[in-house]
Amino acid sequence: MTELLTAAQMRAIEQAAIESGNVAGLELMERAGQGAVGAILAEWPELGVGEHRVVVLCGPGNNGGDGFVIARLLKEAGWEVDVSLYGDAGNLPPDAKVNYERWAAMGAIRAYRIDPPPLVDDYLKLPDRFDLLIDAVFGSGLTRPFTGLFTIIALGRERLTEAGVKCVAVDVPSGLCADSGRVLGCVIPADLTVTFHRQKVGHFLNQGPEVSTKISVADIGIEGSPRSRVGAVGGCPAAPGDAIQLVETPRQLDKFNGHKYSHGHALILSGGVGKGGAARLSARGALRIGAGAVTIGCPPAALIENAAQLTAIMLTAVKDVYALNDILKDDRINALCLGPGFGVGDREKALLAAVLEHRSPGRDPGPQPAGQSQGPGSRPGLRRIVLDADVLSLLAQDESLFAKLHKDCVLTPHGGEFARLFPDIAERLNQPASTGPAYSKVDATRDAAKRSGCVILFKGPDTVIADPSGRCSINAAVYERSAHWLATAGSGDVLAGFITGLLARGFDPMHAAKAGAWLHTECARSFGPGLIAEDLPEELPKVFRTLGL
Ligand SMILES: NC(=O)C1=CN([C@@H]2O[C@H](COP(=O)(O)OP(=O)(O)OC[C@H]3O[C@@H](n4cnc5c(N)ncnc54)[C@H](O)[C@@H]3O)[C@@H](O)[C@H]2O)[C@@H](O)CC1
Ligand SMILES: Nc1ncnc2c1ncn2[C@@H]1O[C@H](COP(=O)(O)OP(=O)(O)O)[C@@H](O)[C@H]1O
Ligand SMILES: [K+]
Repeated sequence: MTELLTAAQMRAIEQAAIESGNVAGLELMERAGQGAVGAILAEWPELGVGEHRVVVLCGPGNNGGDGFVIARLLKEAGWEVDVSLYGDAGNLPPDAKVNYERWAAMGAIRAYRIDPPPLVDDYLKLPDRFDLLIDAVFGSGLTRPFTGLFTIIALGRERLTEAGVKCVAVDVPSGLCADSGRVLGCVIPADLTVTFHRQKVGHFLNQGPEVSTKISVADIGIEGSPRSRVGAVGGCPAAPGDAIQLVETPRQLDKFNGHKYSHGHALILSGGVGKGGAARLSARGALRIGAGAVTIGCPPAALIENAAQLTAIMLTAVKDVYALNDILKDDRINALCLGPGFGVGDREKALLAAVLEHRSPGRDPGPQPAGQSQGPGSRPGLRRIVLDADVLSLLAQDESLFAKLHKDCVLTPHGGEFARLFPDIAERLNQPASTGPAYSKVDATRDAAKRSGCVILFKGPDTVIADPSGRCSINAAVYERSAHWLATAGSGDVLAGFITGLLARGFDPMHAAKAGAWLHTECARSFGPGLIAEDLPEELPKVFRTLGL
């Protein structure tokens, strides 16, 4: 389980470690500097031999303090070191001040004012040639846009790359909000980002991956402390609910043996003639991921078209709400998917309302293993439903439909659909960030889940999944899991099918959304560039084999 931290959570954990009496803040700063130097030499072993020159840019807070430690350690290792301070030495926080003084005893410091800004003829003085730039200007304490003299580095970053200079961000690239991955003002993109104890949420959201480039996590020795995790330090203001998790290999995919109906039966409702491709993609995804049976329900006129394309997937006519209610008398149908290629007419609206209101008779499920119920028909009450694509437009247009959403629904919007469904939340998210910590995709998804009362999976390379209680995870298709070729027509339809199939298999909505998103990315990575949506379900058996299933 990989826990991601907000700045407030990290501060609380650090504070708890210091209050425990086991470690002082100054020692943590020393370890942070040592961790950064270790990560740099591990990344570029060639920097461990010969003579090199480094420019260290220190800011006015503890991030700057880490910078002074790094400057000292590199100087002791024989490097030529240039140090600049952005801010007033007299106002440095205590630990940073100690390290400022330690450095001042062994080398020079060029200091530049923040307020009022330096005169126009003052400029950032850098040596003609250097090998490494340490960006210790701002870390998790960024509260307002990064502007002023030091943004010259951000603006001239390409020239530094051309000159062969490697740029290392301490904790986060300066200008990047550690909670939201949004840029406040300007940012200094890094070649390597060294962070401490845990990765931060902002490393995975929005522009975070693009400007952090590669993350190395340095252990600063608080791992063993009893309060090193979010759950242990409790209510941090920036993090309601549980900690934010990175979605990882799903568990329990193999723990469900039995006949085909104990793997559930998914019903995918499809659109009219010539519009069935999307639902067929979803159905194929649901079947491959392990639903025991999958049926497409389409308007009668589309039966022939679908029949010509389907074999293992069953087909039934769904003319109207009466026909649908008849089908749903079969209590084995335990998961539904509505939206891909569905249409936005009156028939579709009526079907959506009927599905959202439908109650299956069910039986008492009894005790259940975490993340799974006991299969079809075992759960009384509402059906588990994935709502995607066209259905999201219907929900956006009709408040009474939106009001019928319930906790067994999973909504899978992309950015445009999210903005139609939750215009005020999207507006807040899309406004330029002017204060840190900035409103994030995690905040937006949590707010949307709370308002709708269901699980929201907000798509993108940084897919955020949240439930109404505030539980939240990120399926990150970035860094070593990058799969930008997933942005291909129809891949979202397959994702909706994956989640539906997992619901049919008895996964709870949150678990199904997380596992579906993770497997979707894994299929894309396994297939590689050139992928089209049809390839995704076909890649699942290979991914399952890799998982040892
Ligand atoms: N929390 C922890 O456990 C640890 C933190 N460490 C370091 O401490 C950092 C956090 O330190 P701080 O909380 O002091 O935060 P920062 O060092 O990021 O900076 C905060 C300071 O910058 C000012 N500031 C913020 N935005 C500004 C802007 N746009 N223009 C000008 N000034 C601005 C603030 O008023 C404040 O004085 C981390 O990123 C990390 O590098 C490490 O030493 C290791 C341990
Ligand atoms: N750059 C990217 N890297 C990884 N995954 C991506 C990227 N862009 C989009 N995706 C994923 O691809 C899928 C696209 O879904 P969607 O936008 O609904 O497309 P469609 O409607 O064509 O099916 C989503 O799962 C989304 O998270
Ligand atoms: K930094």
